[in-house]
Amino acid sequence: MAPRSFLKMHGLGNDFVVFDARGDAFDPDADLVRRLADRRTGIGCDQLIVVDASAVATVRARFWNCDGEAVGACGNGSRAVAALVGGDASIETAGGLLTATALVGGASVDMGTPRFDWDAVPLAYAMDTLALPLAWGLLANPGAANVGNPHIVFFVADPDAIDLGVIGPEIEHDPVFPERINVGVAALPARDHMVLRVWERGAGLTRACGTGAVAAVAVAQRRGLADARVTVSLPGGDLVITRQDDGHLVMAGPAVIAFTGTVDLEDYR
Ligand SMILES: N[C@H](CCC[C@H](N)C(=O)O)C(=O)O
Repeated sequence: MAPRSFLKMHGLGNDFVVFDARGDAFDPDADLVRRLADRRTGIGCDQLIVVDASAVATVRARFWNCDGEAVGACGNGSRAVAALVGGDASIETAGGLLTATALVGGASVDMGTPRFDWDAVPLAYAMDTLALPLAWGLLANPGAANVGNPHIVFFVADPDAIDLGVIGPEIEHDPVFPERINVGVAALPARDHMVLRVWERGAGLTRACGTGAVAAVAVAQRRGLADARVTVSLPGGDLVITRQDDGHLVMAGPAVIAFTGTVDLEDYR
């Protein structure tokens, strides 16, 4: 099998292996995704992305976590796709149709409107998603939202004081989340500034999570805690999330190509 070219990209250190499959179909199974994502025996990434032609948008983007699971949305990955495609683009994803604009060194992506219904997150049973009546140790009463993928967000005094590497997987796999969950812990030093750490479903602690930032701002705004435009500081850097008058949340931030390469997929069967 001929070697296949790929791009190694990242958004604030949330990193991706991107295959441009426009004109050369690529449908990796979970095992191949895991092998390519392995940081010692593969190329290594948090998520793998395949860009395809689309009948309804400029391109289609498919996302897999490094655990091999396909997911509906990846905010930083969507910016990477938008930067790759260039100009103004629409992106068909399993989590919805996105519109994006490439910027110098990154992109802005309209992530649509967040969904707060318990069965849209989804949760295993009806609960008030403004503040779930649940606790895991010192973390309690998170907000929940679906922004193309499922998130809960806890508001704490100091996100770095939370051992997210320990509590994150416990929450991710709690049966109250039938599709598992991405877990954010956030602080709001100001109404237009958030500090956020995310344990990602299927990827663990990442340097940044675009949908996590969108979900955290959406919950904060729903609680009346944040302005329409919020700078979100993640370990890898800052994203700007802006709620438009139509309720759509637009995320802007960097997305870059670290390197390109080729891989002989026969080596990964
Ligand atoms: N872990 C997420 C997908 C990647 C999200 C993140 N990398 C982003 O930038 O939004 C999930 O399982 O829904």
